[in-house]
Amino acid sequence: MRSLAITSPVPPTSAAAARRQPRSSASGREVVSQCLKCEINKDRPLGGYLRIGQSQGSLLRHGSKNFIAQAAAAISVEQDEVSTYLPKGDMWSVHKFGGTCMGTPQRIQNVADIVLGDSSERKLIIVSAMSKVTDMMYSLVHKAQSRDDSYTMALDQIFEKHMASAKELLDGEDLARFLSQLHSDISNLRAMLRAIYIAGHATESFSEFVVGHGELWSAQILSYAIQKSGTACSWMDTREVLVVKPSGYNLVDPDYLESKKRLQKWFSRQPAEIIVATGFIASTAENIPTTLKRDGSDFSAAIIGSLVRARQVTIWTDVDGVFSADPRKVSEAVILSTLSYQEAWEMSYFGANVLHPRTIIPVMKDNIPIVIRNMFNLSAPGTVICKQPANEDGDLDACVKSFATIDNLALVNVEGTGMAGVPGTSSTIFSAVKDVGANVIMISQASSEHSICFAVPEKEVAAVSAALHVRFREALAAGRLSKVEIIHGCSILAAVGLRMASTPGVSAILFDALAKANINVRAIAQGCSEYNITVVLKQEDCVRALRAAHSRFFLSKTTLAVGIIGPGLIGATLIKQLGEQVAVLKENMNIDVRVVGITGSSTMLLSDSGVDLSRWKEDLQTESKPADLAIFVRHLSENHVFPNKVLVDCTADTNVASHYYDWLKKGIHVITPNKKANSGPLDRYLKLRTLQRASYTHYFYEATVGAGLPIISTLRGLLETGDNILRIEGIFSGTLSYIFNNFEGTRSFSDVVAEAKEAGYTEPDPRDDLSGTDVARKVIILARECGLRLELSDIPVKSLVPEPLTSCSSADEFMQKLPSFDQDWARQRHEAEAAGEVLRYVGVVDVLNKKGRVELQRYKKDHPFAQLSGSDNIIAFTTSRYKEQPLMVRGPGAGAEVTAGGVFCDILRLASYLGAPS
Ligand SMILES: NC(=O)c1ccc[n+]([C@@H]2O[C@H](COP(=O)([O-])OP(=O)(O)OC[C@H]3O[C@@H](n4cnc5c(N)ncnc54)[C@H](O)[C@@H]3O)[C@@H](O)[C@H]2O)c1
Ligand SMILES: N[C@@H](CCO)C(=O)O
Ligand code: NA
Repeated sequence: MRSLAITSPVPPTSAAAARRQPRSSASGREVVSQCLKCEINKDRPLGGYLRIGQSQGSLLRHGSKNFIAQAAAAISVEQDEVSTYLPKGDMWSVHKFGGTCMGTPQRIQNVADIVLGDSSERKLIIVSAMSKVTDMMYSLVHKAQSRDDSYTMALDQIFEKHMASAKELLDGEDLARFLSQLHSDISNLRAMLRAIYIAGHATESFSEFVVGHGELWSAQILSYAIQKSGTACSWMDTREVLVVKPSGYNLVDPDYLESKKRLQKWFSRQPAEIIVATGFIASTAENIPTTLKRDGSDFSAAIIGSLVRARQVTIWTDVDGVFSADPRKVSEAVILSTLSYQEAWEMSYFGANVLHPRTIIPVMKDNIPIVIRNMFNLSAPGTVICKQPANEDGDLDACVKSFATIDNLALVNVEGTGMAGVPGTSSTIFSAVKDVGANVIMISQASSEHSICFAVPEKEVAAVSAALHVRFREALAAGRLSKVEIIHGCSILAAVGLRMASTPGVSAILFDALAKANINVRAIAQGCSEYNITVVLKQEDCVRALRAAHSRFFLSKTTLAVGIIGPGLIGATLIKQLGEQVAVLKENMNIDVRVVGITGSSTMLLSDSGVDLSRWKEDLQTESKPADLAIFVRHLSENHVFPNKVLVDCTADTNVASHYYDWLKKGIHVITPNKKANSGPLDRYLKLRTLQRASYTHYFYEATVGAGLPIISTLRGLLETGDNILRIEGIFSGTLSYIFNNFEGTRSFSDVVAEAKEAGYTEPDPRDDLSGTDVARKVIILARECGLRLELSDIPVKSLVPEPLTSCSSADEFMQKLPSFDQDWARQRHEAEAAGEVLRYVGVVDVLNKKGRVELQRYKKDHPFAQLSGSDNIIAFTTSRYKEQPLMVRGPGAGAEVTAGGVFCDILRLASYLGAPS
């Protein structure tokens, strides 16, 4: 066992010093375990260790030098119980600052401040060239070799840029030294570019030599800027230490052994606490300058991190960390606190702005964590990429870490019976693909072997197709292959997560989310590593798919884009209720409801991100367009941002209802209190319901019967659990219930009708209620729900509209003329009263006899139907299970608040079908 003495005290926060400080109340173990939560990698000795207690049962924790010091200082335990060990040789941390971080003198100063801000450990800083400089350098070479003499001007610009930056940051000897180096470099470059100009050609090593200068200059400027504060800092020309060898087109592999030797030699010459090293550049074994090619500076940081066995490599950039999805496409994307190497690897493949896969290899082999941090937001902790993120708790939502997409792909499908059981077909296919230099992005083959499909970039597919047709000419002619088919305009959506491996149900949830967003999946691939599920879909569906999948895995809300048709009494009340509740839904239920359009019969209001629900009435006056249902629906369906769309029809319009089928077909969910579709022509109704059952697009209409009362859902529950419905009988009209409940001899019949209209119970035209048509529609809706194939005309209805008033041209005219029939009504009421009875208007679904009817009935005063008040509906279900005593649902069955509430309920039912938490 190594010495437990404090071999390398870190004043003033060493354990010894800590013991002299006032004690905090937390126990040592608590403090340590709290500190440990912040630690990145538990199982690896980072800087040293800390021990509490001396027996075998003592708590031993490894950690960075900083952590050990802080923990020791904070601990309040018996003096002899705590001891720390820190090895003599300090650890390095590696920091890489890219071109954006080095964009201006001010930013370079910020970088210097960040480096100087933490003096706890030795630092190796890798820098890119100042932003755009590498591109400018490439363009110099390009200009010179194409004999464009403007290269001299471009070179002057580069000189100016660096001179100006240096003058802003440095002074005195440092400035003079830098400028003299810059002058000398520029004049060498000028000579070299002149040679390239004359030759009209640049060899690769010439060009690599030229382009690497940006890093040489930025590293020197930064190291002088750091030194200016009085802290010693050296700069390293990594061409002296990093040795690489070519490993393919535009690729190099580091020679770790040789590089390590050279690095040790370098250190022995220039020991320092802070070293600024050039990113991107290296040299060959023969000492010829070269570069690490694409993403070179990240790669440099990782290689150097591995060479010095750094505690950590921090990649500083301009984002807060790695997002769960492209934040431009998913505004709810979140920053991931941790990622495993494999996950980062998968994601970077998909162009997520993480790290080039190559970058991860050097640190992965030594298990060195990489941290992505925002230099412009130091308060953000960033994303830690390491071996096994420790803060996972096994939740399903942690299985999928992120989603990525690739656009502009084509799918190639090679199909035919002649493939099955014939070895070599796939080899032939892919050798043809290789010959045309195309890159295969995913491959899928079902085990029947009758077809194999793969995705390639759209721009390469023509060549692939031609090559396959040539290669398989005979097989196609002979019919062994039936086709080589190209499907254009595809995208890939990939779910990435280490913990998907061996977690059942992840793919089910993913595909369920896609199905519910009505997205067709064209091909699927998942390797048995299970880090990635790849789905090919139509490019136009891609963002929607991304959002649907992202929200389904609780990385963001279940978003619902809502279009409201008919902001009349019910529609406006619904909008008011939504407005009051959206924030709560978002916060507590993870549901993000956005009303993206409201259309009345003359004007409509459209918004891409959501109408302001507090001022929609004003906006509908001032910001609106002429109403056009087709444009309105297109606005919703062509919104690629929201995966789930719903149209809420709050009109009583037959024409609007006739569109439901098309909307569902388009994948737009439909919710309505409008009875016209379900009580319209039977064939249309059946077509609609068949489509609804066959798709994942939902159609809810609870408020069509009994407004907000659970009538449809109760009936569904009975039917779906196998009960037999024998008879449904009830008072289905809020209006007529109100009228007969209140028509007690104190007011005239016409007065009570006017009250019902005033209270918002009636249909827009009260004759629809009095004629019994509205009740007949409800009877039909329930009858059809029970499987009866009835038309509205099959229902005998006792109309309460006096014959002479049926021809009134408007609702107003009808209301004016109604009082002349009051006497007749008074007589009917009297007769019933005399017999100890009341008048009630009822609807009956006689399931046994497959019939329905609507009638004015008299009930004894003690009958449940006689006990109602207000606009109450009462519905009695007599079923096999509820035979002696029918199941009754009773309560207000009309009115703005309860009806809108019923529609709102359907919206939330939809959200929960789409995956919102229950
Ligand atoms: N009032 C209730 O208690 C109640 C209860 C259950 C169901 N319902 C149903 O709710 C629906 C709405 O009832 P309401 O009382 O709000 O009626 P309403 O007349 O107040 O509102 C209907 C609105 O739809 C608009 N409209 C009509 N045709 C349109 C079209 N083609 N495009 C766009 N807008 C159009 C109208 O201009 C009006 O603003 C009806 O189908 C009704 O049967 C109402
Ligand atoms: N007018 C209807 C509204 C509910 O559909 C009623 O009075 O019941
Ligand atoms: Na209802």
